[in-house]
Amino acid sequence: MNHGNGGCPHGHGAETQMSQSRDESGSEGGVRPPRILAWETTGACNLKCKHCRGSSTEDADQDELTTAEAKKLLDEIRETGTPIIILSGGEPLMRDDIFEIARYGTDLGFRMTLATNGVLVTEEIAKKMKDAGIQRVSISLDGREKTHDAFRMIPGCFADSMKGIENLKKAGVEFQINTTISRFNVHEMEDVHNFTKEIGAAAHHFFFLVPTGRGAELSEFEITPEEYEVALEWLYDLSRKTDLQIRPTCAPHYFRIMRQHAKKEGIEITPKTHGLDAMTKGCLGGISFGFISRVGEVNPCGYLPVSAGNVREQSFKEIWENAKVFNDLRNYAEYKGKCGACEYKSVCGGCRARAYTEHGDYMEEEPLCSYYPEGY
Ligand code: HEM
Ligand SMILES: C[C@H]1O[C@@H](n2cnc3c(N)ncnc32)[C@H](O)[C@@H]1O
Ligand code: MET
Ligand code: SF4
Repeated sequence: MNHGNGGCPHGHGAETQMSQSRDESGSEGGVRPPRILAWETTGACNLKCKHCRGSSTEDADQDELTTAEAKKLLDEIRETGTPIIILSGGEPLMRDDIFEIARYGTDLGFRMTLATNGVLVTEEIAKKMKDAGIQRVSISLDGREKTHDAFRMIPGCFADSMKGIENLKKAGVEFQINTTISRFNVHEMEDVHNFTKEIGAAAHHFFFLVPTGRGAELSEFEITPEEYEVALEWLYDLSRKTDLQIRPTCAPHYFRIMRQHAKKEGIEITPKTHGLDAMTKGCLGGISFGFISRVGEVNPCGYLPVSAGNVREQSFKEIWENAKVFNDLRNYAEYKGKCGACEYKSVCGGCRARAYTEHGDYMEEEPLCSYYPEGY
């Protein structure tokens, strides 16, 4: 069970950081410091995943942030606080300055993490991660071997990622598994979770397919609102019985489902009963999460291509505090449609990226929710 300790079962910094009076559930309006920032360090990647939100390809963009710009970005982020920094991509290990940047962030006091597909994690790379102070690495596994390889389009990549995990373990680097759920693999979730436990991951984060980048061409793989509900119920049950810290990403309605269950069972949601889930809410984009693209554009998340500004033109702090899109997203009172009328809007909020893809307006209702608000 991962509940009852008011924080991470492993006692690590990321989660402890979260429990420091940063209750995001039910809060509204106003600027808060960012808590997690993902930076797309490059668009280059060694895989060709069908769903890739970055449409990553072999080659990097010419215009990606340089080492000096990356360090300046971290300095500016430091002016806002000490969020967890996720070095993402593309494939961050394709950048040859990635450990220099990670070390710079570590020295500034950030909890530096790195998101990789795992294929390039040799013994030497794992050791470099450790030396750069990287505190957790996420490895993506999207199903059993056959499913994973077919989804990621490179035969043998599952086996290579497994070698990568072995190397992380040898070097003593903590890791979590990230799994993207779609119709392609939804039937394998239980297996993937059991497997994640067996290999000793610190957490299992479930991403739900968002139709952005190459993912936009995968509409036939998107699960329906009804299937979504079933998957989230399953995830809720899992969260009540597994030892592993789990987290749904891009599935904000999970937090509605959690509250519906609690109401039915007559229990109150507190950190004691529901751990971290009691402290957070569905969509955190622009509220406590932000995304910086490979060319320095700041977005609410990696799936919502609305620019809040570019760090080449304005400081990160200025953008975080003043951008229209961020201040809009912080104002739940202005959410539209079903989401606007929903009694759960401050704990769910709907996926603003799916709303944008569907309606061209990020304040509109989330299309993949089957719930009808009371009196709607
Ligand atoms: C423990 C606290 C954590 C929480 C609450 C959390 C939550 C989130 C949230 C809200 C998002 C954004 C999804 C969106 O764009 O709407 C996200 C994305 C992501 N998280 Fe986490 N996360 C945590 C830790 C981590 C760690 C430790 C890693 C990696 C080692 C990680 C890897 C990622 C990645 C790779 C993304 C996607 C960024 C991208 O678009 O590439 N997360 N997470
Ligand atoms: C960082 C995590 O984001 C996942 N990821 C990449 N593209 C998408 C998308 N369109 N929708 C949801 N998740 C995605 C990766 O598979 C990785 O696990
Ligand atoms: N390439 C890495 C992964 O697959 C991180 C970014 S995915 C858009 O996990
Ligand atoms: S999802 Fe990650 S591993 Fe797959 S192509 Fe995109 S950047 Fe590469």
